[in-house]
Amino acid sequence: MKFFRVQSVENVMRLMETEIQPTTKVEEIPLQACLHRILAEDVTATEDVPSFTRSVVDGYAVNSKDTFGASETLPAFLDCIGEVKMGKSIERSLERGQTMYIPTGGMLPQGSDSVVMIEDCEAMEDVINVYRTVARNENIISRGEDARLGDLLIPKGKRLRPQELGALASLGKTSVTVKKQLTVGYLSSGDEIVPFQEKVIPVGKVRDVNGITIPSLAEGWGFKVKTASIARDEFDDFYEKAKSLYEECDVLVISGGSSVGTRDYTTEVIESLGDNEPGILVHGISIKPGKPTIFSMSSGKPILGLPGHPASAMIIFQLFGKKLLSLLQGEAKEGVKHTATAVVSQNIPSAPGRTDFIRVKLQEENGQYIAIPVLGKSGLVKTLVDSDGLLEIAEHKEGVNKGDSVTVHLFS
Ligand SMILES: Nc1nc2c(c(=O)[nH]1)N[C@H]1C(S)=C(S)[C@@H](COP(=O)(O)OP(=O)(O)OC[C@H]3O[C@@H](n4cnc5c(N)ncnc54)[C@H](O)[C@@H]3O)O[C@H]1N2
Ligand code: MOO
Repeated sequence: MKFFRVQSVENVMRLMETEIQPTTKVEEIPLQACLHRILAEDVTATEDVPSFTRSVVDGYAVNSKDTFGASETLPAFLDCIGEVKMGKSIERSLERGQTMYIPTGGMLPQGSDSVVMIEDCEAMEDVINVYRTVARNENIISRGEDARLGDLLIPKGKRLRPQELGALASLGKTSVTVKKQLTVGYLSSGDEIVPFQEKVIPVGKVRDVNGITIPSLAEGWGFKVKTASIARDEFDDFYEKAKSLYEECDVLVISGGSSVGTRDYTTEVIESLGDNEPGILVHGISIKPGKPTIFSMSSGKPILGLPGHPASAMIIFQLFGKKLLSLLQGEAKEGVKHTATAVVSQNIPSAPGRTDFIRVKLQEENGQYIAIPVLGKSGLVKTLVDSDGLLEIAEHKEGVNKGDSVTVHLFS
C-alpha cells in the first residue's frame, strides 16, 4: 500500500459499496424499541387496513346518488333513520332516500358510499336537508385503502421512522425483527491529546474534541458506541486499545495519526488487526479537508482512520462514516440527505481534481438563504460551531461564483 495515492470521493464510495457486507445479525424486539432500527423482514398486511369503511368527518352517511343536483337553493331531503355509534359495528342498511348521522371515525352503514358534512345539512326533525352534492367516496376512508391483506407494507432494509412504527401498530404488530444494532468502536490517538474533562492542561496538550463529536454523530444516527482511553503514540498501547475495540465492536474508527508523520502508528496498528485481508484499501482521498483518510477491511470488518483535525474528522465521518455504517447495518438506501438551497455570498475558488467541502453559515434574506463561507483551518473547532452545513464543490469545478445557487448539506 502506497501512502497518499489519493482516490476520488466517488471511487471510495464505490469501494465501500463493494467491500462492505451488511450484517446478518437480527433480533426480535418490542415495537416500542424499534425507532431508527433497520427492518430485517418484509412486512405484509395481515388484514385489510383499515378493517372497515369509515367517515373522516362528522355528518350524514348517504348514497351519493341521493344528493345529485343538491344545492343551497335546491336541497335534497333525506329521511334520517338513526345514528352510527362510535366504535360499534352498524347492522342497519340504508335504503335509497335514507341517511344516518355518523361521527368522524364511525363505520359507514351498508347502502351508503359517502358522507355529507354537518355544515352542509340542516336537520328538520327526522328529515335532513342536504345543501350540497357529494361524490362517491367523498369524506370516507375505504376498507383496505391503507393496505390490502397481503400487500407489502414496508420492505426489509427500511429504517423505521415514527410513521413506519405507526403503520406496524395499525396491523397489531407487537414485536418486529430488525437488524442488530451495530456497535461502533471509537479510539482517539496522540500523545498531545488529553481527556476533555481535564480542567488545566499543560502547554502543548489539546483536549479530546473528536472523542465527543464522532461518538455523538454515531449515536445520533442510531448506533451504539464503545470507546477506550486515548491511545499513546506508542505501538503497544495503541495496538492493545485498538485490538480490544476491534474485537468487541462491529466497526473500528480511529482518529489521528492518519498522515505520514514518523510518530503515526495508525497504519501499522490497522494492519495488525484481524487477518488484514484485503487490508488498507484507501489511504488518501482527493478531498479537502480530510485528505489523509484511511479505509481498511480486515476479516470482514471495516476500519476507518479519520484525520485528527476536528473539522476534517467530523466532515469525513459525516460523509464516509455514515455511508459505511449504513451499508454495514443493511439499510436498503441511505436516508434522504438534509439539504438547503442557498445563494453564495462570494466567489470561492477550488482546485479541480479535488472535491472541496466548504463550511458555510446560512443567513435568511428576503425569503432565501445566503451561504456565507466560514473560512478557517480544519484544526479550528469554532469553524464548525459557526457553520450550519457544507457546500460541496465537485471535483471537476474550479469554484463557485458569487450569486450561484448551491445545495448545502446541513449538519444534522
Ligand atoms: N506531509 C504531510 N503532512 C500532512 C498532510 C500531508 O498531506 N502531508 N496532510 C495534512 C492534513 S490535510 C491533515 S488533516 C493532517 C491529519 O493528520 P493526522 O490524521 O495524522 O492527525 P494528527 O497529526 O494526529 O493530528 C492533527 C491535528 O489534530 C489534532 N487532533 C488530533 N486528534 C484530536 C482530537 N481527538 N481532538 C482534538 N484535536 C485532535 C492534533 O493535535 C493535531 O493538531 O495531517 C496534515 N499533515
Ligand atoms: O485537509 Mo486536512 O483534512 O487539512 O485538515
